[in-house]
Amino acid sequence: MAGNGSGHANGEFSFGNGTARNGLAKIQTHKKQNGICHDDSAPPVKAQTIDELHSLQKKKSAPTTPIKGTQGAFASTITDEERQIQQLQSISASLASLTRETGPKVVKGDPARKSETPKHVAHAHEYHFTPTISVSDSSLKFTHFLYNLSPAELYEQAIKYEKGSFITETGALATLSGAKTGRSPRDKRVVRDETTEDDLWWGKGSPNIEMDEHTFMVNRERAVDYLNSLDKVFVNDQFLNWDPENRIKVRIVSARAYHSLFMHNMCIRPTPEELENFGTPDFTIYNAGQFPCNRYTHYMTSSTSIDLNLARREMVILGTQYAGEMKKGLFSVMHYLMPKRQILSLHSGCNMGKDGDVALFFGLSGTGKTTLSTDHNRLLIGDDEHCWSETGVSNIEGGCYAKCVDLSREKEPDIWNAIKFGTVLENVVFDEHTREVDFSDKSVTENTRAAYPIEYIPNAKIPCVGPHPKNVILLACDAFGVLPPVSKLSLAQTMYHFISGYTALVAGTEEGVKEPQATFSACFGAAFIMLHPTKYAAMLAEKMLKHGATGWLVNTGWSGGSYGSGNRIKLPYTRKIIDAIHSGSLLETNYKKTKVFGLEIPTEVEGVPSEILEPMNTWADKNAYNATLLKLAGLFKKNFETFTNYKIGKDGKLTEEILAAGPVF
Ligand SMILES: Nc1ncnc2c1ncn2[C@@H]1O[C@H](COP(=O)(O)OP(=O)(O)OP(=O)(O)O)[C@@H](O)[C@H]1O
Ligand SMILES: O=C([O-])CC(=O)C(=O)O
Ligand SMILES: [Ca+2]
Ligand SMILES: [Mn+2]
Repeated sequence: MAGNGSGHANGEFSFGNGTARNGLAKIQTHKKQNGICHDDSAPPVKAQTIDELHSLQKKKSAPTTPIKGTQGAFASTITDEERQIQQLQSISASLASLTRETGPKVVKGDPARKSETPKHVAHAHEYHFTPTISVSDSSLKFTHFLYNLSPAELYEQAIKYEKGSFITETGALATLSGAKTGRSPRDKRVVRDETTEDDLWWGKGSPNIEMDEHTFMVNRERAVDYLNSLDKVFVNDQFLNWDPENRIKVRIVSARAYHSLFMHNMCIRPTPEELENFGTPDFTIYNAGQFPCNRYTHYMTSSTSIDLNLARREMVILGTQYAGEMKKGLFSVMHYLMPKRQILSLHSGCNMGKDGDVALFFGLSGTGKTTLSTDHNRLLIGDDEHCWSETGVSNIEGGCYAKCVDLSREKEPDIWNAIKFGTVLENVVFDEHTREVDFSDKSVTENTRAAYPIEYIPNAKIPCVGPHPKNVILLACDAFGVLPPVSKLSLAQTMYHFISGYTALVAGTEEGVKEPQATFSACFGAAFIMLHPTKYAAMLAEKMLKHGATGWLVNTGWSGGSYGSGNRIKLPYTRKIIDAIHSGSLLETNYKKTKVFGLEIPTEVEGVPSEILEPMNTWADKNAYNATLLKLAGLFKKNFETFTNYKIGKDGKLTEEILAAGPVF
C-alpha cells in the first residue's frame, strides 16, 4: 500500500476529490462512495496465516468409491487404511534389493511438500512401510514415492527439478532426453534361461542379445540402489491392451517426472476405481536411465543397458533417458505374451471408417504409421502397437508418439492440435521468450517427438478396439525411389514383404543413424519381436485369409530418383492413395504388373497424377532407374536368404508361394 494509498481496517479504498500533500488525489477511506470504490465486498479469507491460506487452496481428491464395507454383503471389507498399507508394501516389494532381501522404507508423497500439506490430508503422508531387516545405511533412509501423479503435478515436478523442462506456447511440456535421443537396440539384452532358450529367436538377425540371470540381477540391483538413493521416485501403475480379456498390468518406477508423464500418456490410464484394485503388477520397469551400467559387468559393451527378464517379468533401464525405450520395451513383452495366447501383436497403426472398415498400417519407424492412421475422416484406434485376436483388433497403448520434425498445422492438423497441455514434447527447440516451438529446428535431434493421450485426437475410437481388418497396408519409405507409390499384393506377396520389412530408415530414431539407408527389419519391427519372424507371419497369413483382408504396399518414400536427387512423395498424394484403399475404389481400377518385383500397380488413382504411379516415368535417367531397381531387388534377395530354410505355418505350399513372391531377375 505504501506510496499510493493507505489501508483501512475494513479493507476499503477510494479516491476522493481532495488533493493530498504530495499532489496526488487524496484517498478517502469511507465505505461505499457512489460506486467509485473497488467492489471488494466479499468476506475476507478464513485464514490466520499464510500456511493456513495455502492449505485452503487444495482439497482432498474426492474418494471415487465409498469406503468398502459400507456397501453391503458383496463389498470387500478392506478399509482405506488397509489399502494404503497394501500399496506401500507392494511398492516396497518392487523396490526391494534382492540380495538384502528387504524393501526400502517407503513414504507416499513429495518430501518437499510436507509443509504445504493441508491439515486434513496430512495423515495420508504419515503412512509408511518399514521392513524388518536393516543392514546398511541405505536402510535407514526413506524413499518417497509419487504415485500416479496427475499431469499438472508432474509439470510442477518437472519444471522445479528437471533442467530442460519448459512450458511451450501451447501448453505442452518440453523436455530433454539427455545424451540419447533415440533407442539403443545394440544395448538391449534378454535373459536366456531354460524357457527363453527354446521359445525365443536367437542368433543372426534377432534383436535378442543374450545375458544371464546373474548379470540381470547385478543390473537390477544397480538400478534399484540408484532409485532408492534418490529423495523420491515416481511410480505409475497402468494398463496395456484395450482388450479387457488380455489386459496387462504394468508398474513403471522412474526417477524423472518426464518419464512418469510420458508413460501416463502412452499407457492406458486406469480409472480411480481400477487403481484402487490394482494389486500386484504383471510387469515392472525400473528406469534408472540417468545412471550408467557398469561397463565391467559381463555382457555389457557400453554404459547403456536395457535388460529384459521374462521369467521375473521385469525390465531394467540404465544409461539412457530416451523415453521410447520404456514404450518399446513393453511392446517386446507383448510380442512374447500375446502369441502364447494365439493373439498376434503388430507394429502397426490402425484406424476405422464410419462403416466399421478397419485398416492396419505396418511400417518401420518414420514410414507414416502415425501420420496416416491419424486421419480426420476416420476413427483412430491407435498409431503404433496393436493386437489381432479372435475378436478383432485392440490397441496396446493409451497414447500416440508422433514424429515432430517439420510438423505443420496444414498437413497434419490433428497432431498439431494435440500438442497442448499434458503433451510431452521431446527434444524440440523453441523461442526462449515466446516459447513458440520451431519444428524445423533439428539442433537437438532429428527425432523430435510428441507423446499425447489418444483422446487428444478428436476422432479417437474409445475404447480403442475394432473388428477384423479389411485392409493391411505395408508402408515402406523407399530411399531408392524405385518402389511404386502403391501396389496391390497377393497373400504370398504380403507375407514376403511382411517378413522382409523393408524401408529406408529415417535418420534419428535409432542412435547413430544420420542418413537414410536401406534396412530390412522382419515383421516391420525386428527390434521388438521375440519369436522367430515366421511365427508372426504364419499368424498374419492365417488371419488375413480367414477374414478376407487385402494387402497393399505403399511407398511413402522417394519418387523421381533416389534420396538426394528425387523427392519424397507428397503427403497429400499418399493420403489420396490411402483414401482409395479405404473406399474400395482401388479394387475397381485396372492394374499392370511391374518387372522384377512383379507388383500390381493401378493405372489411376483419384487425385494423384497417373504418371507418378509407375516410378520409371518419374526418373529422367531410365538406365539409372533400371540399375537401381536391380540393386534393390538384389538386397531383398540377399536379405531373404536367412528365411528360405523356414516353413511358414503348417502349409508347405504357402512357404513355396512366399519364396516365389519375391523379385525375379
Ligand atoms: N508421403 C508421406 N507419407 C507419410 N509420411 C510422410 C510423407 N512425406 C513425409 N512424411 C513425414 O514422414 C514422417 C512419418 O512419421 P510417423 O510418425 O508417421 O512414423 P511412424 O511410422 O509412426 O514411426 P514410429 O514407429 O517411429 O513412430 C512424418 O514426419 C511425416 O510428416
Ligand atoms: O521406439 C521409438 O523410439 C519410436 C518408434 O515408435 C519406433 O522406433 O518404432
Ligand atoms: Ca509413430
Ligand atoms: Mn513405432
